[in-house]
Formats: sequence, C-alpha cells, structure tokens
Amino acid sequence: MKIIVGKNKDDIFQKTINLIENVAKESIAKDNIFKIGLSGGSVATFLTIGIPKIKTDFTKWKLFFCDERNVPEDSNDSTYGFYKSALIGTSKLTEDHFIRIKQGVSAKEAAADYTEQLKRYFPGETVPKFHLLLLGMGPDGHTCSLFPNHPLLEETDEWIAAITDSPKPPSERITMTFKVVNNSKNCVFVVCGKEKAGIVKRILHNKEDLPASRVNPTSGEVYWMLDEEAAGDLQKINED
Ligand SMILES: O=C(O)[C@H](O)[C@@H](O)[C@H](O)[C@H](O)COP(=O)(O)O
Repeated sequence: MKIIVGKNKDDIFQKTINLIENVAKESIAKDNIFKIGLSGGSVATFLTIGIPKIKTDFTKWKLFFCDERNVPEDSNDSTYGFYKSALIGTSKLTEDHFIRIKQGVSAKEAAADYTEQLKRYFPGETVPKFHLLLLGMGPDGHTCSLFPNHPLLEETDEWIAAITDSPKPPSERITMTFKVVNNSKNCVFVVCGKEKAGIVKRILHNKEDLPASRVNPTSGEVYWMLDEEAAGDLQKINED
C-alpha cells in the first residue's frame, strides 16, 4: 500500500495523472493496450479534467467502469454520460474507447452482459486483470458500488454483480466485485476533502473492516492519493 498526500487537490490530482500516465506507458509497451476502470462521483470530475492532459497513445486505451448506474446514458446519473459529455468531442477519446453497459435492461441483465463484454476484452483470463482501476470512496467507506454490510461484499464467483438497493442513489447499479478489483495490477483511490478525513482515518489507521479496506490486490499495488484535508486526521495522529 502506498499513501501519497498532496499539498492540495491540484497537487494530488497532478500526482495521480502522472501515475496513470506511467502505468499506461508501461501497459502499452508490454501489452499494446491499456485497460483502465473508471469510477463515478468526484473522481470522475477530476478525471475529465486530467485525462486530456495525459501524454499517451489514446488509440491503445480501453476505458471500463468499476461500477455504473443502471440508467439511460443521457441521464444526469449516468457515469458514462458524465465522461461522454466532458471528453467526447473535446479530447482524443471517442465513444468506441468506452465499454458501456447495456441500455434498457434490468441491472441483473446489464451485469450479465457486462461480464460477457469483459470476456471479450480479457480472452482466456480466469479473472480479468486490469492495468489500473481508479476508485472513489464514499463517506461510509464504500467503493465501486460495494457498500458496508452488503451481501455483495462476500461475492466470490461473479465478476460483475447487480445491486438494486444501493444506499447511494440511484438504487440500481452494476459493480465489479472484489474478485475483479483485487486481481488488478493497480488500484488507485483518489480521495479529497475534509469530509473524508474521518473515514480515511478509520480505514488507514484504525483498520476498520469497511469495503474500501478490502481493496488489496493479490499481486498488485493499492495507492491512496489524498489531499491534505482528506489526510488531516491521519496527520494529527503522526503529530501526537
Ligand atoms: O458511481 C458512483 O457512485 C461511484 O463509483 C462511487 O463509488 C463513488 O466513487 C463514491 O461514492 C465516491 O464518490 P465521491 O467522491 O463523489 O464522494
């Protein structure tokens, strides 16, 4: 685990962009493709600003979703819709770069379909191994759409699961399970703001068993990219 604290949001965002750029370069050199998983929420806002600044061959990128809301792409709640409106037409990314969820079906069907899509992009792999997953963390310690005390935390067979009772609206989503998350080469949390300081301490110092605590790739690295505010309670401990 690597905990990297930025002086402020812009500093940690730049450090995260540098990390993504380096992993993309290594991945393309080795595999001739860079397979990245995106999350929604504030990390999406940061990425839509940061991704276009990355010096890379975007023709080798494929962008997946660590989780996605089961809503129409033109809904304000669609994570893909947010990335599309910010990046397509304004960057070198096109719709074809994104692996989107099936529209107009139940969450269960969308999860099954996304699993089939993953099989096409990770041929022959017993579990998809992403080069990098970009993760947010909610104030309750959830990540992807894996929420505290939810049965999906214990899912060990499915790669992509459906949730219809998400405590964070909208209620219907699909999500990577820990089976896929913890098979990734790199998991990168981007967590900013003083409202996250308490949960960051609960996870990184108190070691409470919360969903984000369970992100620990079996043969990969987990990075916690924190601004000073989100790391504030951790730093108080170090000063004591
Ligand atoms: O689609 C989603 O809702 C996200 O994937 C979710 O996991 C998000 O990353 C966290 O809720 C953190 O969101 P914030 O950074 O906005 O608090």
